[in-house]
Amino acid sequence: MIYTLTINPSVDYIVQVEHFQLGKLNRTKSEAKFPGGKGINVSRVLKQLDIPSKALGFVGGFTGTYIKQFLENENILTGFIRVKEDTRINIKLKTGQETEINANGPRISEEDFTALKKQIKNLKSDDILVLAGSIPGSLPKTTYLELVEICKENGTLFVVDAEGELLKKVLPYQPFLIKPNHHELGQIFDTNISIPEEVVPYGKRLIEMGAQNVIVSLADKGAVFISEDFTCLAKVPKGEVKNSVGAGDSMVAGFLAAFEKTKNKETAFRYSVASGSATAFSLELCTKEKVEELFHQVEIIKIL
Ligand SMILES: Nc1ncnc2c1ncn2[C@@H]1O[C@H](COP(=O)(O)OP(=O)(O)O)[C@@H](O)[C@H]1O
Ligand SMILES: O=P(O)(O)OC[C@H]1O[C@](O)(COP(=O)(O)O)[C@@H](O)[C@@H]1O
Repeated sequence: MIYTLTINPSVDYIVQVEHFQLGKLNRTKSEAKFPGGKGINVSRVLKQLDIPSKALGFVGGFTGTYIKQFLENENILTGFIRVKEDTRINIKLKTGQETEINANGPRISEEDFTALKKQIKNLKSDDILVLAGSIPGSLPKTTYLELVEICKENGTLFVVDAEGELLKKVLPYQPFLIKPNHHELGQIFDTNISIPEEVVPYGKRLIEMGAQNVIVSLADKGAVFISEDFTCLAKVPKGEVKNSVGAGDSMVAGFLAAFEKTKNKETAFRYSVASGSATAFSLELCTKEKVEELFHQVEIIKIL
């Protein structure tokens, strides 16, 4: 079974404003809300791709109840731990360009974290855990490290999609997959990365540091896959971007879904890119139909 862990879920509030003016009263052209947070998006896309998963994490208040009910209505298993404060609301402002404001999130007590560690201890060697997204300020930067140590003891494969220190610290524990975007990769190595070719040497360093498979996404500029076996670049399909929130999470879900079915990394990478673009070209997260329509439009260039 695939378990997704969203330590800091969100309700994503997506507002479209035409002619936005900072410091003035603006009225929305459209608005929508969805359950969000990286692991939750991974579970929702896996469901679209016919792969069951169970969503874990902390939820609180009316926003937490909304997320739990939304997932259960989509027939996604959940094992959330309830916390006292409200789950955060993240604002996604569409004004011709996309501006995001991601909130800090509720306080997680030591007792809550102990309950989570107990859940992770129960995972088996044929399970996969996806640790995705930020952690609230009340938890230390070693939070993911503590959890992957448990995975290592149990022989549970794990995937990490997180920024900076959270990601760096887990590399020695050999994550099965990591998926930074090019900005996050640049932050890790204190450099600027803007084209796929520049990704390759840094991606290889992540493999040396312990990752088994690395996908680096560069939005419309493509994506790069690096593993010990081979490295390749993907050109993404062309289309109209409607809402790219969750595109990165869709890549993680797409890779896991296709790898589970085919055990072929190149196919899984191609499916991953198709899933990311299918979400970017949709108002909501991708559907299987859209992913399979785009799959053949993803061009893969092997470079090693
Ligand atoms: N403008 C776009 N055109 C086509 N595909 C896109 C576009 N923006 C995002 N995608 C797809 O979504 C994936 C993830 O996007 P990216 O913005 O790099 O990730 P993240 O959401 O993690 O920051 C890309 O690899 C690509 O497949
Ligand atoms: O945990 P973080 O890093 O604040 O990110 C949370 C946000 O990321 C998302 O999961 C979207 O992620 P991606 O666009 O990177 O796929 C949103 O649903 C959510 O608001």
